[in-house]
Amino acid sequence: MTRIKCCGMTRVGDALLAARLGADAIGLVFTARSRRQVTLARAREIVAALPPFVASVALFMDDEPGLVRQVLDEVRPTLLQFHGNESDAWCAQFGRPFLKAIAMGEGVAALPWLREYPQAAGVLLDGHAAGEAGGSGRTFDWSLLPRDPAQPLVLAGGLHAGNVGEAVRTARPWAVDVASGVESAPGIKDPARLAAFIRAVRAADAA
Ligand SMILES: O=C(O)c1ccccc1NCC(=O)[C@H](O)[C@H](O)COP(=O)(O)O
Repeated sequence: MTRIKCCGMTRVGDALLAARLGADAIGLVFTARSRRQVTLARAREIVAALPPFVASVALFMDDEPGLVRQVLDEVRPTLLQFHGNESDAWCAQFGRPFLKAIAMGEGVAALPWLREYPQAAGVLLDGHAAGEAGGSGRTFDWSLLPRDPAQPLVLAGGLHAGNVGEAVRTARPWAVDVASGVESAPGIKDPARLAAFIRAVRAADAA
C-alpha cells in the first residue's frame, strides 16, 4: 500500500479532512521561503488535533538549527524533512528521524544522492530544480526512481488525481507526497481534489 503525505497544511480543518480521507501524514512548512509557511502556534494546533497514527512532518530549507530545535520543542512533529543543501550529518544532528528531499528537476540520477544520506529514514524525490523551493507543481521523469533503493522513496512533484495512478504504477514508491495538486490556493486544500487524489492512489494500489 502506497503511503500518502499531504504537504503544506496551514489549517486544522484541512489536516483533519486529509486524515479522515486516509492520509498517513501531513506536512507543515516552516521555512520562510514558502508560500505555505505555517506559524508555530497554528502548527501546534494542527498537530494537537491529529488523530492517532497520522504522522506530522516538519519541513525546512537551509534554516538555522535554532528554528528546527524550536519546532521540535514546541510542535513535537513525528519527522523532520529538509529541502536545501543540508548534509547527512547536519540533518542527523537533531537526533530525530528525517527525510531528505532531492531536487530531480534537471533529470539527475537519484541513486548517487541516496548514498549521500545514509542516515535518512527516507528520501523524497521532488520535481523542482536544485536550489528552488518545493511545492512547485512540477513533475519529473518517474522512471529515474531506482528499483530496490536502500531507503524508502517518497515520490513528489506535480502529482494530482489525474496522474498519481500512473506515477504509482510506474515508480512503485513507498509513499507519494502532494501539495499544489490538492489545493485551491497555496496552503488552502480543496476537499474534492484531496478526496480524488487519495481515491486515485488507492485505486492504483488495488490494480
Ligand atoms: O511547499 C512549499 O511551499 C515548500 C517550500 C520550500 C520547501 C519545501 C516545500 N514543500 C515541500 C514538499 O513536500 C514538496 O515539495 C511537495 O509536497 C510537492 O509539491 P507539489 O509539486 O506542489 O505537489
